[in-house]
Amino acid sequence: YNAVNDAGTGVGVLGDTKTLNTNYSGGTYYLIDTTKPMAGVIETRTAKNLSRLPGSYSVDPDNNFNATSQRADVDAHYYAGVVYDYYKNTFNRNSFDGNGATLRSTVHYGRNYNNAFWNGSQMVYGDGDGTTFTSLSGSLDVIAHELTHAVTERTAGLEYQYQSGALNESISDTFGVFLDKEDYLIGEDVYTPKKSGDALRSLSNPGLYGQPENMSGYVNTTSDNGGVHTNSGIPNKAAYLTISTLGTATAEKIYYRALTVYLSPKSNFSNARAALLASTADLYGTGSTQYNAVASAWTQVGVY
Ligand SMILES: Cc1cc(C(=O)NCC(F)(F)F)no1
Ligand SMILES: [Ca+2]
Ligand SMILES: [Ca+2]
Ligand SMILES: [Zn+2]
Repeated sequence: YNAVNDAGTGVGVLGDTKTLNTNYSGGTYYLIDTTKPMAGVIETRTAKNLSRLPGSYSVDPDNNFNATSQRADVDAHYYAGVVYDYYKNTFNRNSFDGNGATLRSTVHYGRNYNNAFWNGSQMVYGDGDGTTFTSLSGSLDVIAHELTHAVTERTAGLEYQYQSGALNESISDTFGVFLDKEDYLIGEDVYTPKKSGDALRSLSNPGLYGQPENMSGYVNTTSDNGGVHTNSGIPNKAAYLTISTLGTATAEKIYYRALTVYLSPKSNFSNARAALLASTADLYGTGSTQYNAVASAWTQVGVY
């Protein structure tokens, strides 16, 4: 890429205008952002509604990415930059690997695809079918959720099944709330575009969307990798109680230290309680109000 970054503009999924870091080359502007320190490149591509990854670069002739077909591309690119900045500025983590790995996103994946995922190498977003979801890159908490799967993979490595998998899911939702500070909801900006006031999940009231909020409600199942998107309601409720009591600035330090120092691939919910308490003790001392708040949160969800 050329060293010079070009300030482009774009219209996002919700019709909002934003500035973009783009790269000009050979008469075309690319959604390639080279402004991040230590060469953390952010690049956004389109699968053109097929399922081949990574697809081709999202491009525009005049650096104004304002076509309806470009809205998902615009938000994937912009929000990836927001999440990159969050991890760098808050924890001095340079990309998901801590070493400036390229953040690659592909939008327009498949047809009417109602999901988003991290495939081990990159983020992938569907357009939704227009009823269950609109383009999933239109929601900062969804992008933070997906990118946090990459961070978890490179740190705690929580196995994606049963309790460690539900914990993996909960860490992603929790960082979704750390990024999207407006609410304790996940996906509200892209879920059921024809219906207002709902979301994919709620951390404050997991039961709203069929999730347990206490260990007494743990669902034993083999589907969905042992119910990882269901049982995440239990650690999600503990996260809500912790964040609402201590605030985001304190809670995010506790969670990031637990993720990077204490959690490991087979950690279960009880191990998570211990990891978060150890992290809190390191940061604020055992017996601190912060320590007691974390202990209380996990007791309230029935995890000891
Ligand atoms: C059931 C179920 C829920 C999810 C989910 O959370 N996807 C990530 C999101 F960001 F698209 F929401 N996947 O399967
Ligand atoms: Ca949200
Ligand atoms: Ca909705
Ligand atoms: Zn997930």
